[in-house]
Amino acid sequence: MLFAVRMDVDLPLDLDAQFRDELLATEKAYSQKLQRAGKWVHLWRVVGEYSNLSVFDVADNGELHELLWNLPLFKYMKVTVTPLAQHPSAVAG
Ligand SMILES: O=C(O)CC1=CCC(=O)O1
Repeated sequence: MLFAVRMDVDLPLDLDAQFRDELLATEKAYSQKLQRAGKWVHLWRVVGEYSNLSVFDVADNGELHELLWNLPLFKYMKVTVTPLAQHPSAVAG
């Protein structure tokens, strides 16, 4: 099942710099592991915003919830999930 997921990041300005750097490095490693596993199939920056637009390919709602819940940045993000279905006019996919 495919899901479009928008993540809007909102890190507190007074977050300890070392903690922030470690958090971002952990988030990067987590996302790259899921990308290599074929679960996180697109990761795009939204131009001009500290947000990304992603596509996940997972078995079901429960798997997506688990992956998102475990994002190191989860408590600092607003996450919006949109389930995707095949479009009848799509030539690929
Ligand atoms: O910077 C972001 O959009 C948040 C994020 C998701 C995966 C990652 O490495 O950073």
